[in-house]
Amino acid sequence: MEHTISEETRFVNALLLYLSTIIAYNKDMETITITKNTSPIASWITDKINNLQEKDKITILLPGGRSIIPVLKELKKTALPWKKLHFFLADERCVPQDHPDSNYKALREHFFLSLIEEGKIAQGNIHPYTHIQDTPHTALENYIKDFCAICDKPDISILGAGEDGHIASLFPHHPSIMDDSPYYISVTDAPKPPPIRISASKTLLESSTYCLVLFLGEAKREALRRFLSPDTTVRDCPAKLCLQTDNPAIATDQTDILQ
Ligand SMILES: O=C(O)[C@H](O)[C@@H](O)[C@H](O)[C@H](O)COP(=O)(O)O
Repeated sequence: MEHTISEETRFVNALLLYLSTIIAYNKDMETITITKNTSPIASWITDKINNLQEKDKITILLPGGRSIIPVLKELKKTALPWKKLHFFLADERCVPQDHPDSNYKALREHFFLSLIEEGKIAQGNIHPYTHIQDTPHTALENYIKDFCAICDKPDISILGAGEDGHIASLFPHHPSIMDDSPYYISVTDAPKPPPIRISASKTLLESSTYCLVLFLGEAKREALRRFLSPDTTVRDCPAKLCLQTDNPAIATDQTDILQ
């Protein structure tokens, strides 16, 4: 009898997982295809910000990594309601803000610094994570407080997919992608160095009004294949959590895979 119940349970679980994958996969997803430069991505971000004009504050999560940099270089030339925008990090490596590994350092050099210098945005609209070596838990709590003082969910999350399909610091089949904390989480054994990081949680990213994942460059082909496959789950390919949001989108230059 016990055997029959567990068989049934397994069957129902498998069916639910399959249905949720199909539902998520069939949700309308915008696809931005890149042929020459990343300006279509900057235009997508501009459109979404314009859709949210009614709001007093618009919260944008930015990723670390190289793919986002040319996009932000385009975006900073655009006329936007800059003073309403609040930027948080989708994830950060637990290093000082001027360390070469810091995601904030790269974003500051290529994006924030010139916006501040031109008077478009105040430093208070930029929300870097401050790592505290001796009390990392307090540092994480401070960042969650900082986020909650501005909003309860991201308006726009922009994420860069890694070669393995990770986004932010949520990695395939890793405790980080199973953690359903509401805001940010700490990651102490990330498979991608450096191992100690903080990350927006799966739950927080899934609550985004708009969510865009970048798959740029040949190195992201396998990740894009995994993302598009109806047979993979969010645990296999964390980038797929984008499909659980109200308005999912991807951008890629690997257009042949889409056919
Ligand atoms: O801190 C990190 O490592 C990142 O936030 C990570 O999630 C990154 O965004 C992707 O790995 C894409 O990186 P690239 O754009 O450099 O490929």
